Amino acid sequence: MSAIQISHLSKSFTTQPVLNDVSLHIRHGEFVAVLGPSGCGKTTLLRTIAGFEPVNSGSITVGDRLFSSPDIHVAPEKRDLGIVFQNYALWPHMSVEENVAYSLKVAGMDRNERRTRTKDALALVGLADYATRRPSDLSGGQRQRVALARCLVTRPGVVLLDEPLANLDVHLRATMEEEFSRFHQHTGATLLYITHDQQEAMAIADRVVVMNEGKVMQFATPQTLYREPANEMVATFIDDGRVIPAKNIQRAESGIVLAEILGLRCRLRASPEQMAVASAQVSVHATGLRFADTGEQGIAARITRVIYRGGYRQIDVEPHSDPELRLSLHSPAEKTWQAGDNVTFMIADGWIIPQ
Ligand SMILES: Nc1ncnc2c1ncn2[C@@H]1O[C@H](COP(=O)(O)OP(=O)(O)OP(=O)(O)O)[C@@H](O)[C@H]1O
Repeated sequence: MSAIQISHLSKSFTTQPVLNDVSLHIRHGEFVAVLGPSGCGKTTLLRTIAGFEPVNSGSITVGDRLFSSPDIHVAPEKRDLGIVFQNYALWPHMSVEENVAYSLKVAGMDRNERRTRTKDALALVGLADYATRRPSDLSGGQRQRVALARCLVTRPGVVLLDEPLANLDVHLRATMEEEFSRFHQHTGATLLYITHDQQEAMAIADRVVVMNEGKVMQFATPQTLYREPANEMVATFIDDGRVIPAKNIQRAESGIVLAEILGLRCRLRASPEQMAVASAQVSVHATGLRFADTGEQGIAARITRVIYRGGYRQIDVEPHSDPELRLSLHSPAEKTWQAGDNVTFMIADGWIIPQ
């Protein structure tokens, strides 16, 4: 079993705390992405799991093996983890198959077994026909796939990936996302995937860890992060979400409240435990706002900017009653709005951030 149990993990470099009481339970076979602003500690988390960094307090256990605690530090090569980095450092003088087979050779595996495993690994990443090529004769995406094959040939139960697609262009990234999903399905390995790219994380992971300043802000499915953020940081970080103040929050039914936002009474989603309170913050996304129908009482606002986004237009507005607030709506691309137009909008969907 390859579940990863991280308990109250803290790590400092000299005096600077970089990981602060991080606890995560990653299930066996789960695909987990770690997301957060630059410098929040993502790579340090991965490096402590890999064994490249000792920990100050807390523990890391994989399956039933305790890897790290203040008193115990299992060496990286004894952890049996697969690791794929952004700079995939292939041996330039070896062919693709030699690169992939190298670790098996070092481990003393016999030639036939090595051949079979290498062939299987290359087939899995779609490079069966490239076995004899040199890395210099491959594209960036193909090289990254060799790095992936090199990792999976050892059949690790846990694979750590640090921004493996960061050096690839947009189209290749999309192809490689599919590749990772396929790889995950075939191997059943537990995957921990660090990325800057939230669309990538949301598209491929079962669950996503959002980190900020060395702490776990929320560990949940992509849908939950988007619909039910645990705090303001997650609400504004995911998909350019916005936070609006609300007053006079009253329970309507389990999971639904009525609240006043910018002078308008709105129906909002909330945790079933949400109590009646005088004020709260509401998480909204552009998809949860809509223009008011004719005759419908909405929130009056001025359009500040119109951005053509291909299939739709992004309409940025500032409400008359709170011009500091910047909200965005989506509108069909053919609709012609202008900056300076006055509009009214409704809050069709919003979430009361738990206090
Ligand atoms: N070896 C080190 N010595 C001192 N400080 C370090 C060391 N490694 C990382 N840090 C600091 O720890 C903090 C977290 O770094 P880390 O690389 O884990 O962040 P990250 O979330 O992966 O960032 P990015 O997304 O920019 O790669 C940063 O402030 C960084 O400067």
